[in-house]
Amino acid sequence: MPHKTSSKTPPKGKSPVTPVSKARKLAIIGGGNMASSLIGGLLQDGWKAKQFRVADPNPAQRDLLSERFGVAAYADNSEAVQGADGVVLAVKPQMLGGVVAELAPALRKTRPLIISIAAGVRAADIQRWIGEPLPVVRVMPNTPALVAAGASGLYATPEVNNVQIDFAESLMRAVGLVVWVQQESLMDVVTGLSGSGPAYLFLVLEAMEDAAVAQGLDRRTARLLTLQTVFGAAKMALESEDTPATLRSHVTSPGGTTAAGIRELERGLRSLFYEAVDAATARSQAMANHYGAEE
Ligand SMILES: NC(=O)C1=CN([C@@H]2O[C@H](COP(=O)(O)OP(=O)(O)OC[C@H]3O[C@@H](n4cnc5c(N)ncnc54)[C@H](O)[C@@H]3O)[C@@H](O)[C@H]2O)C=CC1
Ligand SMILES: O=C(O)[C@@H]1CCC=N1
Repeated sequence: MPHKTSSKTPPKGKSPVTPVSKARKLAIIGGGNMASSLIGGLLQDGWKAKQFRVADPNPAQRDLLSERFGVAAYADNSEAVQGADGVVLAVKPQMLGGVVAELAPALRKTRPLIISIAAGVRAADIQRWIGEPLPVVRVMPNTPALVAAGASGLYATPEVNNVQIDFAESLMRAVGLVVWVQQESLMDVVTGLSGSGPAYLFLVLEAMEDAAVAQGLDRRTARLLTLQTVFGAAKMALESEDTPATLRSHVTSPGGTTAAGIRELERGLRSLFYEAVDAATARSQAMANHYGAEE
């Protein structure tokens, strides 16, 4: 399946990885949307509920996680990280500094692999908040992880060993595609492309559907045809050796309907996407400067 494909390139100097035992324990700090996607995917991939320790201050969220997945849910973050091999930081970026500083004594004691999914927060800042350069893997997932069709970009600090690389990769592969980047600065464009990308494409779906309704198609039919067309095009492009440009040429007959439609899209679509990815990447960089600023 394409979504299970990994195009892993371990960071320079790392040799092939060692298989990881499924007996590992994972703590997740912040039991919201992304945490639920990850737990759901890992349970489907063979993990057991007892391998998770999730922390969230919201009692309703803890009840939801326990009832839905049968995992242990804690109000106290430090309690959740006890005995964990990996700690996933899944709170909002603006809270991360405070949460990590509070967790620091527990983390320095147990020295787990830190896996941060927070947008726009650099690994060096996480290490500074901990007070020690513990191994950190930064991950930028996306919401299709919920349906095991996510795309995650990963970056490892030099402190991360090969077994931990495999551990982090196996976690994210349970919910979709995994790619490694060699430079942390590239995590900003990964965020602006695949992290935010589902929202761009939901907007494209809305626009295509509305345009067909405006031409007289009923909404239900317009939505179904739009969704299946976008799904089919993505599946075809994933499975084909041809580039998207070649696949597009196969649809476009000289003087035909597609050429007429494409001529309109070419008026602005490419530059809009350049600008959208540029703005989202710049926002990720700005968040990193802001949230990582020393007091
Ligand atoms: N939603 C998205 O598309 C993506 C989100 N991310 C990142 O994932 C992270 C989590 O995002 P979501 O799951 O969407 O947010 P969310 O709001 O659904 O979940 C965050 C959870 O953290 C909990 N929380 C608040 N204060 C806490 C504390 N002091 N200790 C422990 N837990 C606390 C909240 O109660 C909430 O359940 C963010 O850093 C975001 O940048 C990354 C990629 C995509
Ligand atoms: O909008 C955001 O900041 C987060 C990160 C990528 C997707 N959602």
